[in-house]
Amino acid sequence: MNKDKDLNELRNEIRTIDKELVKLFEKRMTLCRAVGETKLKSQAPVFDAVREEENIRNLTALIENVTDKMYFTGWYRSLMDISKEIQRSICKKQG
Ligand SMILES: O=C(O)C(=O)C[C@]1(C(=O)O)C=C[C@@H](O)C=C1
Repeated sequence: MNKDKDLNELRNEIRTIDKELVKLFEKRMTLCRAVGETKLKSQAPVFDAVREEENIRNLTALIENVTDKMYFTGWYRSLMDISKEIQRSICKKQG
């Protein structure tokens, strides 16, 4: 029974973190939409490879665990892919 309690506690902690992640995800996507609007106005390209690599470099430097670094990179690239998809749909609006 004690084992079950531990599992529940751990899952509750994960759920708390997930709720924070959801809020942060929505905040990030809102900002990415705003960036998309400025790119549309200035006709700047959606994809900025230099910026993406710089982001990955700076952020992974904050992670100590080597395995976490690797998984974070994949996760973060997916996030930036989502941003680009959203921005492309904004930039397509006015063709
Ligand atoms: O910095 C930008 O220009 C963004 O639009 C943000 C962002 C990101 O999601 O971090 C998205 C697309 C770019 O390729 C680079 C970075």
